[in-house]
Amino acid sequence: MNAIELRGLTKRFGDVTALDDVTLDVREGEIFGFLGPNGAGKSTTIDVLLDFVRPTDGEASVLGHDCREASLAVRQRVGVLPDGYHLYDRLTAREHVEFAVASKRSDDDVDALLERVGIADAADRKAGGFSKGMRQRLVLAMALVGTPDVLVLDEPTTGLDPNGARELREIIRAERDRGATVFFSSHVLEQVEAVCDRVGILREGRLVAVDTIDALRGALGTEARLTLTVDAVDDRLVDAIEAVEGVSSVRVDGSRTVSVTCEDDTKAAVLGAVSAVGVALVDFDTEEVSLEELFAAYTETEEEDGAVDAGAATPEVGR
Ligand SMILES: Nc1ncnc2c1ncn2[C@@H]1O[C@H](COP(=O)(O)OP(=O)(O)OP(=O)(O)O)[C@@H](O)[C@H]1O
Repeated sequence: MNAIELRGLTKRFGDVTALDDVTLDVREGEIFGFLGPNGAGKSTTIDVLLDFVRPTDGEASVLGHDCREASLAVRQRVGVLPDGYHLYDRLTAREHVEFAVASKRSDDDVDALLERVGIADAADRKAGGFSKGMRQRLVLAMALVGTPDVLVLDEPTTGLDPNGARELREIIRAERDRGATVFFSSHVLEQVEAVCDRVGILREGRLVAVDTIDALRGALGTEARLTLTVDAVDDRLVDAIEAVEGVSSVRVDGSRTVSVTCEDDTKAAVLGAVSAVGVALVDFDTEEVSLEELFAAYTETEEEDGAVDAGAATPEVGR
C-alpha cells in the first residue's frame, strides 16, 4: 500500500490554480521531499491531505483512507508540523505537548518528547517567549505524539539553526527507521537532499519531476563546479585539466585558484590530473547544481522537449 496517493488532484482558488492535475504515490516507509518555489502549491497539497481544503477535482488518500471521507482516521494516524502553526503564548511547552497527547489519546511521555526535540530545559516556560527555532521544535514534538504512521512536515527547517536542522534530520531518519513515512515540503534543496529517498518537484501547481535527487541531476546531465586551490597555477596545470574528458571550462582566478566546470562524475579525474602534473593541491570545494537550476532545467525540458543544459538556464526561471 502507498502511504499517500494523489490522483488528478486539482485545486483552484478563484482564478488561481494552486494544484493542476497532480498524481503522485508516496511509498510506505520512505522519506519523500516535496519541493517547489513559493506559491507552487505545497501547502495546498498538505491542506488537502488533512481536509483543511477541499479539492476542486481529483482525489487524495492517506494509508488507504480517503482524505475527505475519512479525515478523522487520517488525522489520527498522521503527525503534522503545519506551516506557521499558531502556539498559545500563555501555555508552556509541556502544556502544548500534553494537549497533543490528550487529543491523540496517546500515552506518550511528554518529557521524553521535549527531550527528543531539544527543549526539555524550557518545558515549563511559556511559548510566548520562545524563539522561532524553539517554536519549531515544540511543534515538531507535537507532531511526533502518538507514533504517527505518516509524518507531514511543512517547511520544518524554518527558524532552525544548523544544529537544529541536523537534529531534525536525525529525527526524520529515526522515524523512517521505525517504519513511518515522512512527507516534507521545502524550498531548500540542501535540507531535503541529505535525508530524502525521493523528491517531487512542484512548479506552478504541476508536478514536473519525481525521482531521487541523484537521478534528477543525472537525467539532466548537469554539471558540477569544482574550485581548486593549489600552490601555484601554471599553463601545464590548466592544459592537463582541460584535457580531462567531461571538463567544459577551466578558469584561472588569481595565482592559486582554478574554477572548473565538469560533468559530476569527472571530479575525481580532475583531481587525478592535478596530481599527475605534480602540482600540490591545497584545498578543493565542489558545488552541485542548485535547486533553482534544477527547476529551471525541468521547465526547459517541458518547453523544449529535448536536451537540457542546466548551466544555460536563466536564474529567474527557478523562482
Ligand atoms: N486560501 C487561498 N485563497 C486564495 N489563493 C490561495 C489560497 N491558498 C493558496 N492560494 C494560492 O495558491 C497558490 C499555491 O499556494 P501554496 O501556499 O500551496 O504554495 P506553497 O508551495 O506552499 O508556497 P510557500 O513555499 O510560499 O509556502 C498560490 O498562488 C497561493 O496564492
